[in-house]
Amino acid sequence: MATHAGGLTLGGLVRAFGERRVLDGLDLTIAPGEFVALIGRSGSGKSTLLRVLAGIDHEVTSFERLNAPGKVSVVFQDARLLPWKRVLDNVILGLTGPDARERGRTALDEVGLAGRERAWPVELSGGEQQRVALARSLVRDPELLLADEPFGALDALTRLRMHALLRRLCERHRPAVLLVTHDVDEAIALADRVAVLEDGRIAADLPVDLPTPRTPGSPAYADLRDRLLTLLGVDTGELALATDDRATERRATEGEER
Ligand SMILES: Nc1ncnc2c1ncn2[C@@H]1O[C@H](COP(=O)(O)OP(=O)(O)OP(=O)(O)O)[C@@H](O)[C@H]1O
Repeated sequence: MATHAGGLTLGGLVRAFGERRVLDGLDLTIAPGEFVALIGRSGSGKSTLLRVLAGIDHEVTSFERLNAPGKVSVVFQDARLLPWKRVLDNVILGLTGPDARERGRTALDEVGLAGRERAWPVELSGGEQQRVALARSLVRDPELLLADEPFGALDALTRLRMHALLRRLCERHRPAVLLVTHDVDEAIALADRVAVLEDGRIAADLPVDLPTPRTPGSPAYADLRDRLLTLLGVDTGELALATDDRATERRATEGEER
């Protein structure tokens, strides 16, 4: 499979809504094939950044440097499939060339949906629809994959399966990836680096130097998780107490049930 030359270099990006600079001189670099997770408090501008990079938001106030690859794919929280087109036709939407259908079939096979080419989107579960959205992105062989909370609407088990799938696909296709997520564990599970957006800039950028699969529980994992949560303004001491409270509550309930 192709390893792409195109990474992302972004310097001094400003995006204001009226007087308010949501992105305020933001710098971000993603090397070819690198997977960066972007976290930040609600309203910090994560989706705004993604929309700018995806070319959906054209009203960039200014930037100093922008070097983005030509082939960019985007995945959102909702799969955004066309309900009147079958699964395969959704995957190859807009693709031309005699091998488009074959490429679409291969992509569906890669996301575990071989045999569902002729299904209608409505016949698929939420997780399956998101697999179709991934296939639609990857069939375009993107140099940059932008993902905005792509697993946010899925149940915990499906989300874990999708993590494994996305890692596999990224290892094979090697696009540069920018994944927006609220979930610190998702960021650690998937990314090479985690960037924290605050006050319109990347306030911290931490490498994830953990062996894979990254299972919570190791001291290094816990340390990174704590650092990221602290950067997000979460009091990890309070969080531990809340977890203890829940465990105590659970033990009490289990005790009652016995
Ligand atoms: N079209 C718009 N007009 C005015 N303000 C906007 C517009 N789009 C976004 N904003 C503002 O920009 C800020 C950043 O929004 P954005 O959706 O990028 O945040 P976010 O970090 O993705 O938030 P969340 O984690 O809650 O999804 C918010 O205060 C939002 O109100």
